[in-house]
Amino acid sequence: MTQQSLIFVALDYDNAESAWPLIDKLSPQQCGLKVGKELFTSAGPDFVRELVQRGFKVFLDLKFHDIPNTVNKAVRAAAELGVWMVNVHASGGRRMLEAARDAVADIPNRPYVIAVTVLTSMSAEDLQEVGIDVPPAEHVLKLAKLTQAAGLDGVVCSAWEAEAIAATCGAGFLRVTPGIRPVGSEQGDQRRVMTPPEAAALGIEVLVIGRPITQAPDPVAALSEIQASLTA
Ligand SMILES: O=C(O)c1cc(=O)[nH]c(=O)n1[C@@H]1O[C@H](COP(=O)(O)O)[C@@H](O)[C@H]1O
Repeated sequence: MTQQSLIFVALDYDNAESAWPLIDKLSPQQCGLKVGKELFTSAGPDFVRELVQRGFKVFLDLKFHDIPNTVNKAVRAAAELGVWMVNVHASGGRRMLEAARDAVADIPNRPYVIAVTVLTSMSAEDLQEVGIDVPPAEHVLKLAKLTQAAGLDGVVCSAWEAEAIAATCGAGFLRVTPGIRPVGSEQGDQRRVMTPPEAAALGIEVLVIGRPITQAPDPVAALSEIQASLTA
């Protein structure tokens, strides 16, 4: 993993046709690509294989959350697509996380397997409504420790929790942070947000950025601007 934060562009398009014009203008040296539930459901595994074929690091963001056996098989299928990273939900529990880890154990050049802690769209009030009466930062840390104990490679969290995770889990445990918003861009459904330079200054390994790039009038220029802001 490099010192500088890697940017993954979240390709949240409703089909492959809408995604290709941007992908065609990007290079694997510039950024990674995240394929989530919307695009994967519509475009399927062949689309992911094509991105891998073109040399992109692909983060397959399907956030598996199911019984251990099912998650094991799903993570294995994701790994066989050649993706760079795949995720599950940490709240699936220790045995489910271990099953996700075991799924890739014997795969050469295996993908990173990481776990979502608390979605960046959730505030303390949202958490309370689902029965979690502690601040997001506390619950994130608890799930990060569980994820590490289960042998996974890192977590998805908000940038606000990234320092505490590094202090507790150590260097080498990946922090992948969505909820990144350049100054002036719309927060939308995200709640625990931070700007790209602030997140990069924390040494966060992977920044996931979607709408501020994909919905910009010139997505490539928006990406370049964000990239320049990281080192400014
Ligand atoms: O796992 C994820 O990628 C993820 C976890 C999380 O807690 N929050 C979150 O926003 N994401 C994803 O990150 C992307 C963020 O996109 P934007 O909000 O448009 O920048 C979306 O594709 C989300 O599905």
